[in-house]
Amino acid sequence: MADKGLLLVLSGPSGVGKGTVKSAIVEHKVFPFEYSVSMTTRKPREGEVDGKDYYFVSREQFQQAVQDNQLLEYNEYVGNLYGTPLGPVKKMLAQGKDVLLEIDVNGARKVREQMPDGVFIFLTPPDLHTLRDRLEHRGTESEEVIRGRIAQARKEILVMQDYDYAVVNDTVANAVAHIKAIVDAEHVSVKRVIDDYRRMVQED
Ligand SMILES: Nc1ncnc2c1ncn2[C@@H]1O[C@H](COP(=O)(O)OP(=O)(O)OP(=O)(O)O)[C@@H](O)[C@H]1O
Ligand SMILES: Nc1nc2c(ncn2[C@@H]2O[C@H](COP(=O)(O)O)[C@@H](O)[C@H]2O)c(=O)[nH]1
Repeated sequence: MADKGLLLVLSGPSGVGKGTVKSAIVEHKVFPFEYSVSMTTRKPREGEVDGKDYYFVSREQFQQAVQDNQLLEYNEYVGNLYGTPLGPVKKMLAQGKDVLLEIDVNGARKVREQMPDGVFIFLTPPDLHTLRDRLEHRGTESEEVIRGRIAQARKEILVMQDYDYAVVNDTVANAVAHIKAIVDAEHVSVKRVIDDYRRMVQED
């Protein structure tokens, strides 16, 4: 019914499994969405592809994008800058496509201020030990960076109250199923379709 896509914001601490859950949704074609590729000053990890996982840029390029108002939001996270390019998000939503942002909690708060109609989902770990295990197992960060990310996670979990939904990533299958249920429900939520019905009544 509604001609604008849903803005889905998937957030939660580093290592909780946002990327894994997103990939599972894509792989199993759980529901269609466009992924918003972020810009970052972080160096690529092994296997990460520029333009697919991130736009990997220098600090100067990032700051230029900020000055040119090209970012919907941005944030410094444990020593690196991350931001959401605004143009593609606006375009895809206007085309009626659902758009998924996978961003940190500070970024999500800034998006909420500008796009309150978004659907804000907090992915949470079963507990902090599991989170640490997942970060260590991933093996992509030094012990020092992992400590920084866990310290950040302790604060981030407390902002869950600002979200629309909390999903526990105990198993990927459970998390995916809950996110699908949320997206299906949001597609038929009255707040989303009410404008169509208002137009219908006015035109009649
Ligand atoms: N439900 C799960 N059970 C067990 N391991 C998981 C689960 N979800 C994710 N993992 C593992 O946890 C690690 C972190 O996952 P992932 O990289 O997807 O987290 P992330 O939230 O995207 O992290 P970041 O925010 O740092 O990018 C990976 O090694 C992944 O395989
Ligand atoms: N505020 C934003 N946060 C973002 C964005 N893209 C990713 N992220 C978050 O950063 C951390 C670290 O990511 P990593 O890839 O280095 O592990 C994680 O929480 C991401 O969700 C963004 O555009 N804006």
